[in-house]
Amino acid sequence: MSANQESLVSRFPAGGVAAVTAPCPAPSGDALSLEHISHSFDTVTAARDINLSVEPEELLCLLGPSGCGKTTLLRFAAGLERPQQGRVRIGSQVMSDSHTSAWTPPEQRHVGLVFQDAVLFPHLSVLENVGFGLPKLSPKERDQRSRALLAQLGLAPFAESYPHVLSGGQQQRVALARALATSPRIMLLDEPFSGLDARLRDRIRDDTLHLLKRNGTATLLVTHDPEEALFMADRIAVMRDGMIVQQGSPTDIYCNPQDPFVVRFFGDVNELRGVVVDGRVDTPLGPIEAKHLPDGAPVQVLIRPEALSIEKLAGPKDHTRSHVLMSRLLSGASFIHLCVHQGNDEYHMHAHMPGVFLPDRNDPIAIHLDPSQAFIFPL
Ligand SMILES: Nc1ncnc2c1ncn2[C@@H]1O[C@H](COP(=O)(O)OP(=O)(O)OP(=O)(O)O)[C@@H](O)[C@H]1O
Repeated sequence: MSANQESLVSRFPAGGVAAVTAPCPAPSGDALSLEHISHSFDTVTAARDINLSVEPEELLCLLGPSGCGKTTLLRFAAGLERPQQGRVRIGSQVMSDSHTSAWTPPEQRHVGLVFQDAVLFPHLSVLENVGFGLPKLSPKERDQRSRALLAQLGLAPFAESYPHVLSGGQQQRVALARALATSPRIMLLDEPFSGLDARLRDRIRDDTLHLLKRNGTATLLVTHDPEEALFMADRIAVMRDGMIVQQGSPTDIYCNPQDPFVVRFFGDVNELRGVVVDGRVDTPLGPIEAKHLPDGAPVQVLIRPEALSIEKLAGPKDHTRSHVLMSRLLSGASFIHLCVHQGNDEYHMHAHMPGVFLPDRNDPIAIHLDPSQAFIFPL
């Protein structure tokens, strides 16, 4: 957590939850929009003319490597930082505008914030932590709302417990319930699952997704984990070096990547080079169509391991043809290292096969390519 986040937490001691300060008008249009946002820290450009919006009830994942500027954008939305250029709106209301110097402080933005580390009041019970941001409700209403949220997250038995007896995952769920209790106009989640071990993380992601969807809460989730983005998002915006490289539905981003960076960011790829001839590129796996590129263009060919389907050929082990180097079982798939031959050249490639498929070293193979998982970009 940064110093500024900590200072917000101390201003909102409920651990980053902005308390309800006034009734809020229903948002119109987008729940959140960042318009032409640019910002530099000394020599680092964290945002370059960013345009991004979150629709009502939408869960948008901002996905990118460490240092690309994700948290900075979330901080602009929360009001923890003021962008040097551009405008931030929540619903129809302008929160900050570099042209007019308009500025709404964080505590009046009516956002829910959850960071990597849940910061709960140690001296308040779980129920009191969740109800902390609801001073305007009667004690009975506050109790009902808090208990209903705790029940949705499977935390009802812990309502009277104190935070120190909860596990990290349970504390994170209390932080989520507390942020949601105020019915924020938008939830801003900054890597909220990254401090949890893998199994717990999967469960809490699942709980969180259902909770946000049941409550119809517009959400901006920052993550560096592509699996998490695919699991959680209605829409993904992929970010690199302060820019949005591509945004679209998870299927669109995964199946129609517009940039080699996007392909590589989603995992292991086999990389080849070639030249377009008659609208095709010749590869060791056969020709691949490249009608969108001019003849003679040098290209890179990126092929996902799951695009390769392996067939074991009959006959003795043979390392002079395409063959298996090694195979390993992963959870839910088999990972096969291949030596692929083309003329006198050899290529080391990876294939994923569903289930248990573990051919032996030097087994001769045929390789079938699914061209929809092969992407060609100009060099
Ligand atoms: N207050 C600051 N002062 C100086 N540089 C900053 C400040 N805040 C962020 N930066 C720099 O701006 C860039 C973007 O940072 P940001 O935290 O937004 O990235 P990120 O994508 O969220 O990374 P991570 O996933 O590691 O948190 C980084 O190079 C970072 O070092």
